[in-house]
Amino acid sequence: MSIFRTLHRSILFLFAIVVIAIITLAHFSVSKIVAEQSRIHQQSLSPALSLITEHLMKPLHVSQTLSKSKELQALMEADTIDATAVHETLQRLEKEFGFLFFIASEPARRQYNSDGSEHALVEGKVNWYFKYKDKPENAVADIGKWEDTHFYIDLKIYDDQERFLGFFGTGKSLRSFLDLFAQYKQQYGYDFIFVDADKNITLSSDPDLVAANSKFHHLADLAWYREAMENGETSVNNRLIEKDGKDFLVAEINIQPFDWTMYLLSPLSERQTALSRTFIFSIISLLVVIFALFMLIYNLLYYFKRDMQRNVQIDPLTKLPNRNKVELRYAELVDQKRPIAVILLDIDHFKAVNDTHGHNAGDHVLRQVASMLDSQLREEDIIGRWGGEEFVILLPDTTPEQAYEVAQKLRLRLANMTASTGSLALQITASFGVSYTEGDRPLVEVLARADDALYQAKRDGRNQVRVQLTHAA
Ligand SMILES: Nc1nc2c(ncn2[C@@H]2O[C@H](COP(=O)(O)OP(=O)(O)OP(=O)(O)O)[C@@H](O)[C@H]2O)c(=O)[nH]1
Repeated sequence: MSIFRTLHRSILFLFAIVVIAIITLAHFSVSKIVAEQSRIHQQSLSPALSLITEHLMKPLHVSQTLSKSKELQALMEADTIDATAVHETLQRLEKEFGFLFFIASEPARRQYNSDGSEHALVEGKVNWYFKYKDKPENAVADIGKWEDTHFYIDLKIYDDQERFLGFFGTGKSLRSFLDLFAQYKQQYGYDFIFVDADKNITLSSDPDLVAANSKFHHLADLAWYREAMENGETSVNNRLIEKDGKDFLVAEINIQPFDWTMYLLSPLSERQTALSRTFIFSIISLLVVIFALFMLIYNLLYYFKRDMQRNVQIDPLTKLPNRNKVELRYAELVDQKRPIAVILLDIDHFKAVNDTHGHNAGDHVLRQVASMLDSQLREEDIIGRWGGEEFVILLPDTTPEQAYEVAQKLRLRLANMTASTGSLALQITASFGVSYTEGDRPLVEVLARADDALYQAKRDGRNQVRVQLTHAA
């Protein structure tokens, strides 16, 4: 297989690796962004859900459990309510569970609170009691007590004969919710709005929307809600809305036991920041990997090319520099303005070696000649295969006389060397032509002189050294 085909294949292979790496990374980046989007969504919902669980459902469940206790039933069933016992029980429960508790007794028409206060349940004055008393629901959530607005959970209590005994429940100051919402808003940036079944705003992180003095705000009072519901929509869940010049994503969560709905408004800018952070991180990782791969490929190609060039400049049979390499080395010496002696040598009657012993034996001999010649030269000398059974030697900083001596030495070594065909020993000789330049002549010109000298040596009977000088102009 040719070197170029190998190179071509390697480039294709590396290109395929890069493409696969980019596709894989792009896939992971997209997955990461989607995962991040889900995480942000989850993150926005989970605090809201824990808020509902901790501050609405827990009081409801605690009250529901307590409302079924024998102790409470006994207190509310009594013909005459024992106010002291009722207060003591409520106070104990408040201490134990951390909520305000109350009993609103139907027989006594009085409300007893765990803070020790009590008041009469008078129609026209205590509206909630008479409003819910006649409703079919057994559990309601309500906002009341206007001087210090509270969120209440009211549970109807009946005796064994299904006689209505009054309400038991728990209350929480709205102020404590506002503090809680403020904390959530600061931590997560979200706005909360709770509405009852009639879409009256019962709780909100916006203090201006919280009911005050029995006046509720309605969800439809809010421009963003009106706009979102304009085209006969029934829900604003997952809708993008604009409020105070900012974009928000709305989540709508139904709170079943109270028939309330919570609207969670999460600011898009925070989501965008978090998402773009993930996106930028993914893009940077992608670029780093692509850059690293690019550098890897670049270096691989660089070394491959260098290696290839080295191979291209080496004669495969003798492992000596080829013509190309010799020419390059000659040009370098000329650039350095060094005088150069050139020896061209040609093995005598080499055709006969091939013809008698075969081409392989000829190759074998060529390798031995190359190796012997190479071993006889200095480090800075350059020997190359010029073609066939012809070798060229560049001797930098060498006079023609010295070059002649070198050629003679090599000639004698060759003549005295016993070459092997692989199976047989044989004697060989070579003819030498020597030439010289001060370092300012093209190689072809110097070689032409050496070639002339070499053919003179051949003509003179072979196994000779002849010199033909090239003088600087
Ligand atoms: N085995 C082998 N033979 C080669 C190679 N390159 C050239 N030759 C042979 O070398 C021989 C050169 O023959 P000629 O140019 O006639 O010269 P010669 O027989 O050496 O005779 P003179 O040079 O006149 O002494 C040819 O037979 C070529 O085939 C090679 O790489 N391997």
